[in-house]
Amino acid sequence: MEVKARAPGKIILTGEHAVVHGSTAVATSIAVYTNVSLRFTTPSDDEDLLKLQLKDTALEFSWPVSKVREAFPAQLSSTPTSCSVENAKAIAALVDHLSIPEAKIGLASGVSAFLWLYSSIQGFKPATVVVTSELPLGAGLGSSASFCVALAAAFLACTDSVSLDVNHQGWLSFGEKDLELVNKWAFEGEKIIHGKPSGIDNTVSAYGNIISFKSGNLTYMKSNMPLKMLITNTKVGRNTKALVAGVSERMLRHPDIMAFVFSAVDSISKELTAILKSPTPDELTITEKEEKIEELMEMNQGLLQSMGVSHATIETVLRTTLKYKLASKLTGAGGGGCVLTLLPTLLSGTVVDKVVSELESCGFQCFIATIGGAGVEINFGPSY
Ligand SMILES: Nc1ncnc2c1ncn2[C@@H]1O[C@H](COP(=O)(O)OP(=O)(O)OP(=O)(O)O)[C@@H](O)[C@H]1O
Ligand SMILES: C[C@@](O)(CCO)CC(=O)[O-]
Ligand SMILES: [Mg+2]
Repeated sequence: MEVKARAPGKIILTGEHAVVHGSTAVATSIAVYTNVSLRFTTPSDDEDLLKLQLKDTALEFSWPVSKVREAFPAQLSSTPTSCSVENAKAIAALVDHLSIPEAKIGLASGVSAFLWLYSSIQGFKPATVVVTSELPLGAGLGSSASFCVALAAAFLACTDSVSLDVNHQGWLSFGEKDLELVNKWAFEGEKIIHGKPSGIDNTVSAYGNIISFKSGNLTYMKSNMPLKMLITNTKVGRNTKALVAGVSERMLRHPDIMAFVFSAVDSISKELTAILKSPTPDELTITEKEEKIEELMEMNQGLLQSMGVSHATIETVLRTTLKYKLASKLTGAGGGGCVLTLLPTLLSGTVVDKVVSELESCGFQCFIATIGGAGVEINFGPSY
């Protein structure tokens, strides 16, 4: 049996980092996916191996299923379970012996999340799991969350814990309850990669569309206005876990100040939610709404700077787009990674071309992603 899953990446419009500390954040999925294929193999096929192929990094790992079973006795769990310290040690023993090149060492946490999700959901069946992603890894577009959501979805799709029509041709969505289960498992994977995730990234990847998120609770939002965002990848690598930890340390040093910062971000996200939800046309035209959103993005960026998560390259993007009177903010964990620039409806194509070519001349990579759309989906083939 073979099953495929795909889960979208995301952009955070407002509220990253502050959301980890209880503020509201607004995020939307983007139609750029992580794809996972799962194929069970017969023991004689392939010496009883669990294989993981990470195509984006051209790396392949395998473990005899007997070794995985030794590491996690009595592992199968029908409810999402956190990886305990003891289990983390067992995973480290399985990951440490892999020869992951130093430059790609960040992958170790992704491999650990894979081992946790596979052994917890599927147990110890020999299988080959192939992962390919259209998202840049570690750039703020939720690659880790879409990786965990797609893995959890593919693994759960082959269990009795969810009900899916295996004869369906083409991409298939989960029902409400099953989606909740996929999201909860994905969150357990994100915890292994991010340390202390808020859950917004896996939730928007699982559910799709635009969401407002606060303290683990999701509110679906029906946006009444089109949003066009230019995404600029500074190509500076960074690690979400370290950036989130850095903000928490700053909060411990300056609790009163940071409480105000997080509260200001909460108000920004609430205002953005109100603008997106308000009917168009009402007393505000699209252009007036866009101007308000630009101002909120600028204020959010200022607060992200005060959290210590901007970067010289992000500042270069801000300065460059400001020359064209365009507002930008970092998206995701910052420290490099991607920057969003709102492209107002009436902006001419010539200006977009100019700003893109100036940004690309700095060595950055620009693209306009389709915003919103479906969350995680499953495909039972045979022709995908
Ligand atoms: N396609 C993939 N193949 C292997 N590992 C992946 C893949 N996608 C994500 N990962 C794992 O996720 C890590 C990157 O996660 P990280 O949270 O730092 O960045 P991000 O999710 O892209 O950005 P953000 O969290 O700011 O949205 C990688 O180092 C790797 O461990
Ligand atoms: C930085 C952060 O707020 C968003 C990363 O995309 C972390 C999180 O919410 O888990
Ligand atoms: Mg991440």
